[in-house]
Amino acid sequence: MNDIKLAVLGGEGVGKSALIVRFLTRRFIGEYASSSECIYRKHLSIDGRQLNLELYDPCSQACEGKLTLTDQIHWADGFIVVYDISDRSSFIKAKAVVHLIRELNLGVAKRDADTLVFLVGNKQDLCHVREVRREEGQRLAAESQCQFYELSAAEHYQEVVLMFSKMVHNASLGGKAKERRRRPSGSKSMAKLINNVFGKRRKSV
Ligand SMILES: Nc1nc2c(ncn2[C@@H]2O[C@H](COP(=O)(O)OP(=O)(O)OP(=O)(O)O)[C@@H](O)[C@H]2O)c(=O)[nH]1
Repeated sequence: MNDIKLAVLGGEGVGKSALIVRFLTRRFIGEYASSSECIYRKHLSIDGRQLNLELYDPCSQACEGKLTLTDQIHWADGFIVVYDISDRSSFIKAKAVVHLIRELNLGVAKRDADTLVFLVGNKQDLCHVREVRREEGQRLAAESQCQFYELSAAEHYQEVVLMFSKMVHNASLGGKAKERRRRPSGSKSMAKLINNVFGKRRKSV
């Protein structure tokens, strides 16, 4: 069974919980508790493969035992970085988060890097009070090798599901999840044990 860990990151009130809840339950409920961080778990079947999905929703307020942004980035296989198109300061925060992900994941293969960070401009239904132009989001995504989405957790159920499904699919194929599959800890230590017992007696051919 494949474990996929995704972190939904971004500034305060951009709609991180709304997007996750929309994906997991189909519903948009308007108000979400934001005083504690939370990992949602869901069992999924994608292309005939069984997956355990973990979705990390940080709390923006200070809360006990909260993971640092660096810890969150090390924990996750893939990232959905969210800003609110009606709030420029949230775009600046998203830019900083994307840059930190890039800095901490410098060793990641380019193909994985391209597919495992999504930049999402949420609250598209508020475009009459827009502060961030679509092209600015597109430009940041292109510069930072992210895929770009602009959508509304409130109004676009299909788009939200498509976006999450794409990320789950990409994360299941690449990056850290692939590494975990390639080197499951059990078989690694078994291989070492077998080598210790038989290694010295083996001849190269
Ligand atoms: N108009 C509109 N409002 C939204 C949308 N998504 C979320 N909201 C509202 O934005 C507010 C914040 O949403 P949350 O999902 O709690 O945002 P968050 O990023 O998880 O917030 P924190 O955990 O406090 O950082 C709530 O009042 C939501 O109803 C959207 O697509 N459109």
